[in-house]
Amino acid sequence: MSATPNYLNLLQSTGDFLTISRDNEWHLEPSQFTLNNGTRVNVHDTGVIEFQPAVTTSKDIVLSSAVHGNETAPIEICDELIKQIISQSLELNQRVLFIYGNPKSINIGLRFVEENLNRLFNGHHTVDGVEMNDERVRAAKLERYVTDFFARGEKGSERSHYDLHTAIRGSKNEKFAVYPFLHGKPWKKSQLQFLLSCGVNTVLMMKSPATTFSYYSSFVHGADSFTVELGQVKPFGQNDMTRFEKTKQTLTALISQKEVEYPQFNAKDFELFAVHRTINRTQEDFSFPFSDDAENFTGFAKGELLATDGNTPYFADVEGEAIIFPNAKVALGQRALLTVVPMAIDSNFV
Ligand SMILES: O=C(O)CCC(=O)N[C@@H](CCC(=O)O)C(=O)O
Ligand SMILES: [Zn+2]
Repeated sequence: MSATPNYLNLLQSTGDFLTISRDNEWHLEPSQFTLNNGTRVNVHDTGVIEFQPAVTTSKDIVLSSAVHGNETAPIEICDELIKQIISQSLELNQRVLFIYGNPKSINIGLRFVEENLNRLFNGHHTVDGVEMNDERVRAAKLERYVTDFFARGEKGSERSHYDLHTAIRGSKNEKFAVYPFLHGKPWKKSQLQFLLSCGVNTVLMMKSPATTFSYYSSFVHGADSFTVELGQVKPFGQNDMTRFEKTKQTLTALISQKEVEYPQFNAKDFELFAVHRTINRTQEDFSFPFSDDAENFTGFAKGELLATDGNTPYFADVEGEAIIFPNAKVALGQRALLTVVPMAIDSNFV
């Protein structure tokens, strides 16, 4: 039998899994223990901790943050939840897997170390002829932890994954979610109601597969998955946590209640957008005609310049085409800009 890992006393007494993960950037010895209230705690790796309450559960919930290390507000939310669960001030009624995606990138205060983790899921971590690095190894492991977590759930459990981020730029719609491409399956109003309760009334509907964590759990595990953008990137200590209160309360209810009642769906409560197109950076000289403080959801008139990739200019081809996640510094071949157009709630909702 292996010796008790030396972090276990600290974890049990403080619940500070964030510090333990940051102190063990790429690997942490697994361990298990049971809280007095019967909840089983399973540390799978650095940044990966599972809670299994003693009661029968109906939901398997993955809450990830720090897929980008400088997006601190979601990390602080998860840190608070984990501490409350371990101190037993919050009692669970559902299974939860918390993931801090990239502890080393938290420590260096950057989006990633070598490579953007959120471009490596759905198998893209392992590609013939491409050398592995720490982030590729991590993406492969995270897929395995999520797979095992869902596989061990009660038969028929509802699966969900909320991958919590903050955006580099300010946004006209401060909080928004990305609904991964569902390959023709209907979007769920109940999920929109959950998001609204989190303070997120704006949702972007993707129209193609992606290499993101949320697309992976949606596509491979049939989970209700979203990338959720909760505000703008800020360093630790500079987040106004009152802006995340609704999100924290809604997540608390989700994991601690047997069933959560949301208000009745009303299309007027939402702003929905369809992704119009993705513009990739293929050339070194890639630029935008707008400044670094142009906000997400800024609309452009038809014919206006949106981006220039080498010798290729991209012009808005519909009135009001709006920019999301513009980033001229992404690696070659990666998404430098998404554009969206408003979308009505149509019959593809259940
Ligand atoms: O603000 C930005 O430019 C990026 C914020 C962020 O990390 N967004 C995610 C979205 C993932 C998705 O499309 O579902 C990302 O770019 O990875
Ligand atoms: Zn992010």
